Amino acid sequence: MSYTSAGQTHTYEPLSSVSWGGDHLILLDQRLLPEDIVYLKLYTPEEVWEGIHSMKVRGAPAIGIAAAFGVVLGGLQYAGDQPGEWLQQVRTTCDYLATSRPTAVNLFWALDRIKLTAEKLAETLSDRTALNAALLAEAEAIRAEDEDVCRRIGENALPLFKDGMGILTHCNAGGLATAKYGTALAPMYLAHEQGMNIKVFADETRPVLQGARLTAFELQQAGIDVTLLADNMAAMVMSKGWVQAVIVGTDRVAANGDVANKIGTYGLAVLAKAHGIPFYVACPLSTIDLNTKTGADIPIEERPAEEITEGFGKRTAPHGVKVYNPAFDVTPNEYVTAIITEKGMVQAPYSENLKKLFE
Ligand SMILES: CSC[C@@H](O)[C@@H](O)C(=O)COP(=O)(O)O
Repeated sequence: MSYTSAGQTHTYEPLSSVSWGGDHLILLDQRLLPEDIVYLKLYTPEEVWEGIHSMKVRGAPAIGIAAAFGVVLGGLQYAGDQPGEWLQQVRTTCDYLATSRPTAVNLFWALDRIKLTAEKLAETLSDRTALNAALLAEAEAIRAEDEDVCRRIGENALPLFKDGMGILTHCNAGGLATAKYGTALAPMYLAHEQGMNIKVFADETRPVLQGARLTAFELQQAGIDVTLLADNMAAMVMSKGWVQAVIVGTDRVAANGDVANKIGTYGLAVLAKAHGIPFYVACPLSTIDLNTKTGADIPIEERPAEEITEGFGKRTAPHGVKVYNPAFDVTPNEYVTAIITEKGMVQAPYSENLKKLFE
């Protein structure tokens, strides 16, 4: 990617969070950023499950892509010559990887898609090398399509941005959370490419600090003006008039437009409304789940207490204290100004308008 600053063009290669290494999955260990850039080589579905569960790879689209490659690794483990048995191995791997995290629907979307492909392949191909190669091609397609989709989300959101605008974001919905560009961060990259001046405020995002570790890191790497905030500073920054839009990603949009995203998002949406600031959600169609009626039906992951009590590498709370650590919250649809997808922007009434995206 490239941008021009003070008359000079800078090009840089953004870090890729998920890629295929020939016979293994390559994962950028996002838990170690920004201090250490470490790529892991994963050879088994178990390693991929652990990578997703422990959030070495995180962000809804990236989780789906990693899982798709994890299924390929499951297929590669089959040593026989019966397509039916190969298919059974693939199905078992899909069911297993579906237990790695509960909230991001992209995980289940990608697993359903790769399972369906495997079922069709097993009807026509008999050689396991050919089956595995075709399944890998599908996982590669999921990765490549996500890059394209993210770019289109960016193009569709870009008209909302104006020169000199302050934009607040939460968690990381950037290139690290997807194949490239991100969802909420995609229009920021495009704006920057076009020479538009934007000022981004990145919430640090307690307790795992995706905003500090990842969003501040990838925007800074791209030369975008980014200011890091602790989560409890958003109201103050909004009251000063520094924020003209909030834009976030999401892990699942229910059929009525309720939006699950990183814990803290709901509070931001309420604050945005109180300050008359539009609150946008950017996501691919694969994040919209018409089978989930409302936000109340979205399974919300709860994570270990240690993320809160030992999150800074040492104990910051008394031993034995009760802890509640939901990883996501649900923003009711009435706080959502618009949802921006690769097919364009959708506004209320969401129950009708989200459905139209799939027609
Ligand atoms: C384009 S990523 C959108 C969401 O997945 C992102 O905002 C988010 O909440 C990620 O949560 P995480 O727990 O880091 O996987």
